[in-house]
Amino acid sequence: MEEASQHNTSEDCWVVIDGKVYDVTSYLEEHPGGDDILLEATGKDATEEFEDAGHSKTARELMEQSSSGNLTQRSLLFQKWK
Ligand code: HEM
Repeated sequence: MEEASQHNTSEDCWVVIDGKVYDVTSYLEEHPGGDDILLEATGKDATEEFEDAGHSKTARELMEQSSSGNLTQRSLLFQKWK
């Protein structure tokens, strides 16, 4: 969490959801909920905010697809570490 909290800028942004770290840097501009909310969600466990936003199955699938490593999906590039 401490390491993830260092990545809190629009050039380098990680969020932690449900114990997993997502590099959302290249997704900031694409995120329908806006880049600000993702930047504010760095440095803490963002699971509650993620759930409160009522994300769709599609949003969750995008996240899960990222778990196999680096991949581009609708301009979405994530890295995830368990
Ligand atoms: C990191 C993975 C994330 C992905 C892939 C993602 C993806 C999406 C997608 C696809 C939508 C459009 C609606 C939907 O399909 O559910 C959305 C909306 C939204 N997201 Fe995220 N999101 C992520 C993280 C977050 C986080 C951490 C927050 C809050 C801190 C957040 C807040 C919101 C909000 C508030 C909306 C609603 C926007 C609106 O309806 O005006 N998201 N997100």
